[in-house]
Order: sequence, then structure tokens, then C-alpha cells
Amino acid sequence: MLAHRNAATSIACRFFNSLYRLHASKPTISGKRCSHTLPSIPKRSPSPGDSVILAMSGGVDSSVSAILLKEQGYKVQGVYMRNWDTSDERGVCTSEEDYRDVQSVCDTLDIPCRRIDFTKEYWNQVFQKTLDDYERGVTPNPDVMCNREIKFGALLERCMSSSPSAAGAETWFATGHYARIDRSKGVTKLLRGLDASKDQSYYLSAVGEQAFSRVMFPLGHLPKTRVKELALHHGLDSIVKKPESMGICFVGKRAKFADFLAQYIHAPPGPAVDLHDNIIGQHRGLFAYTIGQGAHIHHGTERWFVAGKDVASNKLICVPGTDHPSLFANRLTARDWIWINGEPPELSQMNGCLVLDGQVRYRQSSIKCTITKTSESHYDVKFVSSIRGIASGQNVVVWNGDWCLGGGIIDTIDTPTL
Ligand SMILES: Nc1ncnc2c1ncn2[C@@H]1O[C@H](COP(=O)(O)OP(=O)(O)OP(=O)(O)O)[C@@H](O)[C@H]1O
Repeated sequence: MLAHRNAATSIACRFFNSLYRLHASKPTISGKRCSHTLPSIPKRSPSPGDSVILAMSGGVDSSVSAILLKEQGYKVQGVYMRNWDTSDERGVCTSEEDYRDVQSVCDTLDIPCRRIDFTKEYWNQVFQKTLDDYERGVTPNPDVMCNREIKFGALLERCMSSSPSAAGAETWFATGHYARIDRSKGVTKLLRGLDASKDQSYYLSAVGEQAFSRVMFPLGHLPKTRVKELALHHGLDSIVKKPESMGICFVGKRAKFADFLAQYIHAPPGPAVDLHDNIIGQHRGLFAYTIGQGAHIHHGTERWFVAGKDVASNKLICVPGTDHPSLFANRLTARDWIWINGEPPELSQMNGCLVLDGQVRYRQSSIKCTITKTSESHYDVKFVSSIRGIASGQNVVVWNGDWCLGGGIIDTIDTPTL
């Protein structure tokens, strides 16, 4: 059980929050990374004439980013990352087609482009970990992992080491993410994208400040509708019509995700049980379910929803009705926490806590929450109201206004009736 807090602590929270705002003006470089060499810190902000290496996927967002950067006077180079081996017929990657689209946009804009192979890195640092997590019964977020380890890890490192800045110039790394970088007051902050419906700062929350110091997000201030208009205006009709990628490029539609994973995961079927351990049906393998989703169990007249997984006994725990209390929780613990700009100093003090805006998934309105440190990289997060379907393995991410401070991986969830 998580510790209860008293009124004195919440007064302390407000005090610490004001301290935090003061701290925000101090430069800090943080964000742990596995094994990548971090880019050197630039001496100034981006300015026309600088080189920009733009990660291009063949989609509309990175293509329009190329157009905008070129128009703004940057020397742009496109880089396409191949991250799935298309010879593996289990995948449905469109890698070759995407690279042709990148080449065609680069030809039109008269900018160079190249392809880099990261299939091994992607497999080891993202896909294998994703499979391991599913096998452990948790629901990972490979997109967050991919941004940390691949796009703003291995790819950023490769791009920076292959294109050192010429004297007086700086080299930057850009992507088509909907997020913004603020470099005022000596701190590099990750901010939400201005288009709230597209903001991708959630997915970028595990990347550290030093990586962001070299990053540009040309679309962060634009609504998606405007980006599509710009693409059409520049004759990119066929790219606008392409289906949006879902992060894991090779998986096609999310609906088939469980079928796709089933080819790589050994997770046998087993019993689906109610809260009293009565068997109500069969599940196809625990990996195929996430907390809060419909369980596809036909038992009685109610619809059943997934409330938990008992991995040791291979049981799927289900509850009747979409509003069942066991589907809701307002408290969780998180591990492997990353503060993009360093840990706010007040959290390391006795009973130190912060009140911030938090999300436990990408598509969720943020909710006020109190963060308390429990041990190194471990935090307690308590939301002011309950959230349905919090899943361990997913990321809890926190913001102070538009400023994304970081987040951690959800470890335990304090569900009252489970
Ligand atoms: N295979 C890839 N090679 C290089 N960069 C990539 C690749 N896939 C994604 N990116 C970069 O990451 C950004 C975000 O990708 P994501 O798939 O999350 O979003 P998206 O909105 O579908 O982007 P896009 O429209 O550019 O495909 C892209 O805009 C691009 O800059």
C-alpha cells in the first residue's frame, strides 16, 4: 500500500512547486541514456545557413518539415532509417516504398538523402524488450523506447558523428514530431506541440536534455491541418494519402497487433476468471490483452473487461461492465524515471513532492497529480481523480503547463478492489 499524505505535505507541495519554478531557470543537463554518445552542446540556437539532418520517414510530417527547413534557409539532408528486415515475411513493412518516397521528396527539393540500417539496433533495443515485456504480462510502449534508444539515440549519434559542424556553423537534427523545443534561459525544454490533438511530447518524454539540445521540430507550432495543406500545395498528394504510420512501422494496423506479436511470443492460452477466481472463459495468451480492454469473453449477459493478469498462474482477470471499480485507480508507482532537465531538487528532500499534470497514456487529458520520490528513479504518483485502465509497462508522463518534465514506466497500480 502506498503511504498516505497529510495536509502539511500538500502545503509543502505548493512551496516546493514555487522552488521548482525558480530552479527552472538554471541550466541542467540530464536524462540517463544506455550506451549512446550524446551530442556536444551547441553554442547557440539554430539559424539559417546551419546544416540540418532531417529524419525522413516518407510520411507527410517529415516531408513538410523538409520543405519548411529548406524555405527557412537551412542546408537540409534527409536520412531514412531502415529498422525492420523486410525479408522477414512475418512483417508487413513498407520500407522500400517509404524510402522511394523520401528520395522523391528530396529530389524535388534538391537535397541529398541517405539510408541508414538500424535493423539490429531496433531489434535489440526496442523489439526484443517489447517482446520480453509482453511475455512478462505488461504492456510496453515501444514508441517511447524507439525515440529514446533509436531516433534520439543511435540515429542522432550516427548523424552527429558523420556531420561535424564546420567552424562557426552548427549541425542540427530534426524530425517531424509535433512538439517544440524552447532554448531560452540556458535550458533546453521539451514543450507540447501547439496542436493539442497531435502533440507528441508524451512519446518524447524519455529523451534527455542533451539530446534535445541539438534537435529541431519544424512542425511544433503548426496544426496538422496546415501541414496537410502545405503538403498538397507542394504537390505531395500521394504522400498525404498514405496511411499514418503507427510508430512501429512494420505492423500495419493496430487491430492486427496481437496476431503479429503471436508469431514471436510463446504465451499459451489459459483461463479467464472473475474476481472470485471462477472460470468464465478462455484467453488466447496474456500478451494479447491490456488492462481496460474488452475481454471478448461470452459469459452471462454482461460485457467483460480485462482488470488484471496473474502471470504466475496464466489467468486473465476480468470484471463485468465497462465502469467496474476494479478498472479504475488514482495511484501508481513508477520505475526507471527520467527527468529530461534533471530531477527537481525539492523531490530529494524529506517528504518532497511536486504537483504536476500527468498522463498514463498518449490519448488522455492530463490530470493533476502529486509526485513523491520513493527511491532512486522510483516515484509514487497520485492523481486527483481516478483513471480507467492504467496498465503496467506503459509510461506515466508529467508536464508543468506545456513543459514536459519526463516520466517513468508504470510498475504497480493501486486498484482498490483487485
Ligand atoms: N523510418 C524512419 N526514418 C527516419 N525518420 C523516421 C522514420 N520513421 C519516423 N521518423 C521520424 O520520426 C518522426 C515521427 O514519426 P512517427 O511515425 O511517430 O510520426 P508520423 O506523424 O507518422 O510522421 P511522418 O508523417 O513523417 O511519417 C517522423 O516525422 C520522422 O521525422
